Amino acid sequence: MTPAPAAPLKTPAGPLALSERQRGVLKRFMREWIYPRWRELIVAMVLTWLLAAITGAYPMIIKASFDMLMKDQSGMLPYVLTAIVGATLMRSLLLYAQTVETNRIVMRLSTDMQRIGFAHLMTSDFARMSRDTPGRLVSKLTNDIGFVQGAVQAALNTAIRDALSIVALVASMIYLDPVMSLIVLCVYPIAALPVATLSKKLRKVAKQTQDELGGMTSLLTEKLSGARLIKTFRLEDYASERLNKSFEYVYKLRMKAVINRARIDPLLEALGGIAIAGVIALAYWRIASGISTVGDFMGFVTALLMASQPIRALGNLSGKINEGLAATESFYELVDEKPLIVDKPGAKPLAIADATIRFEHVDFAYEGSGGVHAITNFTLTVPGGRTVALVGRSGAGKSTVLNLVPRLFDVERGSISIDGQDIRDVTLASLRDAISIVAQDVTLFDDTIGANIALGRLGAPQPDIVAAARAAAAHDFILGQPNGYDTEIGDRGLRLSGGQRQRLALARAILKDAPILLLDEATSALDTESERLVQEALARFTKGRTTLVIAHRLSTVQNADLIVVMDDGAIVETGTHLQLLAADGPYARLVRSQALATSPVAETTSSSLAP
Ligand SMILES: Nc1ncnc2c1ncn2[C@@H]1O[C@H](COP(=O)(O)OP(=O)(O)OP(=O)(O)O)[C@@H](O)[C@H]1O
Repeated sequence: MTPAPAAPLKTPAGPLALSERQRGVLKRFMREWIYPRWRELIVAMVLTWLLAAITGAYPMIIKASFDMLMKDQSGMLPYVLTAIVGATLMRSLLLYAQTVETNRIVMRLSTDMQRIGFAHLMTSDFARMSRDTPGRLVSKLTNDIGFVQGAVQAALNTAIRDALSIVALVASMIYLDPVMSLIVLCVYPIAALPVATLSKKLRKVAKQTQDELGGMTSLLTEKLSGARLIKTFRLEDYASERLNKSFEYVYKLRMKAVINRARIDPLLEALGGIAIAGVIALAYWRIASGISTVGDFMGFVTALLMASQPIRALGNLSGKINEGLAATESFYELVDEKPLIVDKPGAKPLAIADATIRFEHVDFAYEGSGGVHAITNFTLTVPGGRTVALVGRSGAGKSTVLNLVPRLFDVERGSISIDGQDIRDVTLASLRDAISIVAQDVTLFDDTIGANIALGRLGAPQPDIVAAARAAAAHDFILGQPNGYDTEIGDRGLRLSGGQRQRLALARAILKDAPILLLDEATSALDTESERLVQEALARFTKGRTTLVIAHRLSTVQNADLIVVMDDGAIVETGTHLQLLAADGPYARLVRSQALATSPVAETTSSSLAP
């Protein structure tokens, strides 16, 4: 009597009309996420069955009461009333328990999916993490999992509870009047075909909606994190317009889904009306000719009316399932991607002697660059404990060289070794433990100042944190904050100045105390005092550490043991400041063009520190 989706799961022509791929996704989802929860499912199922049984008993009670009324057996009335109240009470209690238990499964499932999805992202390659915008990834872990949650919830509530209620109600209808049941059962399957067509449309819309939701979240994150740019360039209207387009598009897609889903309801409603009219006509004749009793008729109509809500819910289920399947696919795309940069079998920890880094004939091209090399035939030795400065035009490949050392990306050809050990042969953990990075754009998390420094060595005791802050010339400004080391710095450290942020990043690196330092010097000028403090702290810290620095300041290159001039991914010149000036080549031109910033204070300080 229903467009029951349980059977059509197998047939592409049925209301769910699943494609081969979707069936695969569904099977895998059931295997990985639903079946392992069998214990909870059994509890929910038993409650659901009890609920269905009591729902099915309702029409019987109604029939009994009407039959008694007609036969004037008023003595039975208290029993009938007790039965009705009792059944209602039982049904309410079961409904409560069933709702809580099914939702427990659903909430646990979506929380676990988030946990696993996020953990997977954390272990995935840097290249994968940076391929999608943070907003898109956020959307996968929130919106998409929300769709899966909605689908599982609908499936448990509707497919099981409602389908069972329907079965129980149909059983009681057949018991009460098999002929009238036959009429009803003939009417409902007519709905299967239009529901299938609407389902197909819904599936397409579901995928589009999820993609666009990802885009919208991405735009939102991007615009909200670009507050300074938006304010200073007066981009408020531009940002609003851009977002409005996305909001509107999502609205249109959602309305499309709503309209398609809403079409199913009246269809089933109309069919319900036809069925009831048929039943009344037939009942009139059958009661008049004494074949049925009024009780039979009333019980039958009660069953029919009670069945209409679960039938409609089943009709609407396909939309939810489609949305859930599209989102599950997107979740699997995320977790199926295996990281490429992993430990080799049998990888040993890196054994540091003096931390000499050697690049040998390294070639590297970014994914999606069409094979254009960012680094070509790069050969360089950074002697242990020395400082090598990379200089060159923007896009010359300096950051790429830095990215390759901690294996954020793997070289395409050639090799990088530390103290004679190829970095691909040692464990990633030991490699990354041996490296500190101080980047230009300092990443600070929404936590206290102390906790942000402690990211350098999780669990570091307070005295170590303070010592690192002192060494980074950050201690005094930290004490000047309202709660000292416990001051919350706010999301992305917006409440700190550029120089303060850099000193925190330096403190973090100092706390880590790694033998290798990769440093991307800040291009933006700090105020002279900050600049001096940062430079001094750096000079102390880099002493005796193997340092590869992207230099933007003359003072830094002057202090470096070796300067490497890069262009187009290749080394074009190497030497000390004086040697390169004398050679009058690309470096001398760079210096003359003032591409390297000079800072009077920093220069005086650094020259006094020069070897
Ligand atoms: N994630 C990426 N994906 C694709 N190409 C990239 C990526 N990052 C950098 N590139 C390209 O690689 C080349 C080298 O870039 P890199 O960032 O290493 O240069 P750089 O010398 O550090 O420049 P800058 O001083 O401006 O930071 C450039 O042509 C750049 O467009």
